[in-house]
Amino acid sequence: MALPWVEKYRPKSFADVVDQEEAKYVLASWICARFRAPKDFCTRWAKKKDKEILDARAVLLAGPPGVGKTTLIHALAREIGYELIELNASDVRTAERLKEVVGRGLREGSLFGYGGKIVLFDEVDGLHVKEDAGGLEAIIEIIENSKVPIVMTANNPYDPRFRPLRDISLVVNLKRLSEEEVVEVLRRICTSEGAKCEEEALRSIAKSSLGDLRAAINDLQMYLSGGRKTLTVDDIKRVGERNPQLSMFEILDRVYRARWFDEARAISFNPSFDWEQYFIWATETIPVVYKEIETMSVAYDRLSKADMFIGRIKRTQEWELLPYALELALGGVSQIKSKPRLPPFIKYGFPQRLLILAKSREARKRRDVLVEYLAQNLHVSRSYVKSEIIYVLGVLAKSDSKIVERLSKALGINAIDIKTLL
Ligand SMILES: Nc1ncnc2c1ncn2[C@@H]1O[C@H](COP(=O)(O)OP(=O)(O)OP(=O)(O)O)[C@@H](O)[C@H]1O
Repeated sequence: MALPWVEKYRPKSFADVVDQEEAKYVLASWICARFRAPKDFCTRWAKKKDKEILDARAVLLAGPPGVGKTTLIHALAREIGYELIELNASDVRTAERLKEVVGRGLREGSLFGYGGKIVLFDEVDGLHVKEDAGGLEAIIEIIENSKVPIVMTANNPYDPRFRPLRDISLVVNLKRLSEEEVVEVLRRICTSEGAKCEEEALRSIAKSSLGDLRAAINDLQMYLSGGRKTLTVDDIKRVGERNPQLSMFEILDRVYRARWFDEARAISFNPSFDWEQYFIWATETIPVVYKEIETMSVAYDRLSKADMFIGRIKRTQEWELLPYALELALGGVSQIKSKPRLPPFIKYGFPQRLLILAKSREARKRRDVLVEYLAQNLHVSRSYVKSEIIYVLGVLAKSDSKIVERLSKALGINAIDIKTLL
């Protein structure tokens, strides 16, 4: 399998990490003030003198997904020649295990002549404070006693549960990448892959990535998969049209993985977002993603409330209510208190409802013709035909086959089909 481009083009040095200059200055100033680091690096990057930065015991990089938090730490370790001890909070479920792993990492000598060690707790907000017995306290204890740099990353460290961690660390916010920067990185990748990519096409990918460079690079790789060497705006449109289920998979994935309410809600601004389709897909994918009955029930409750808004909108045409419905259906389904940690890959199936509807499309068309014919000739509404007449005709047709024949002649639909419709 080809190397994912997010790995292939992961920045190796501090300078290669784009659009995060402020964070780089803060991080470098902290490292250079408190630990041993190469002079060249410090001269170039350690530009901050604030006491708060120089005195910090640990650094917590906060920001949305795919903006370079983890990459920045990897680049830092490489720049200063330190060995990186990387721990994912969810891998380390208990205080004992956490201390053991960090302790072992710090005790063992480095084989490759590193200048020191740096500990990275990736995604600390993935810690379930209740379940991960003592995990948070253990991290704080490690920070308090550590002689090596400790850095953490989090999408959302502003949950009150993480207050103690924020208090003891310097929180450095990384921003969403600008559209310009995303386009620039995509352009460079196109050149290096020998592909001709239209500026407009890259801009369109950048726009829908919402500042998440990882998502943008993944999209570009998908568009250029199979060795394709050109990318035009039309290609992007065509892929969207030909594979609506593909973009719906992406939409669902973004909704379920969104860390913040706003992030989930923003998906409705995406040009490919079709809320009617989304409702169908969400209905069938909630139990695929949320296995626990409680979480599942909260998600369904919110989706059903959104559906009540939709029902009202359809009845009264009060379209100004749509944003409320979408907030419930996107933010509400995505942000659930007991939300579990999601696996890296979720297999969202194609909704059965759509498959059944597609299979029965012809039969439904014939049924509509029949209903329309009866409604017009009997001077009644279509819903009356559906709820009453069809049933009565069905019973009559069983005892008198002429009824079916006459309907068949009048409608030009063969008699067997009429029988199955009644
Ligand atoms: N600022 C950046 N400069 C250059 N490349 C970046 C930047 N941000 C992200 N990338 C690209 O996106 C990929 C993912 O970035 P990274 O893992 O650092 O994101 P993250 O912010 O840690 O996200 P998450 O919170 O989901 O872990 C990188 O491998 C890199 O290719």
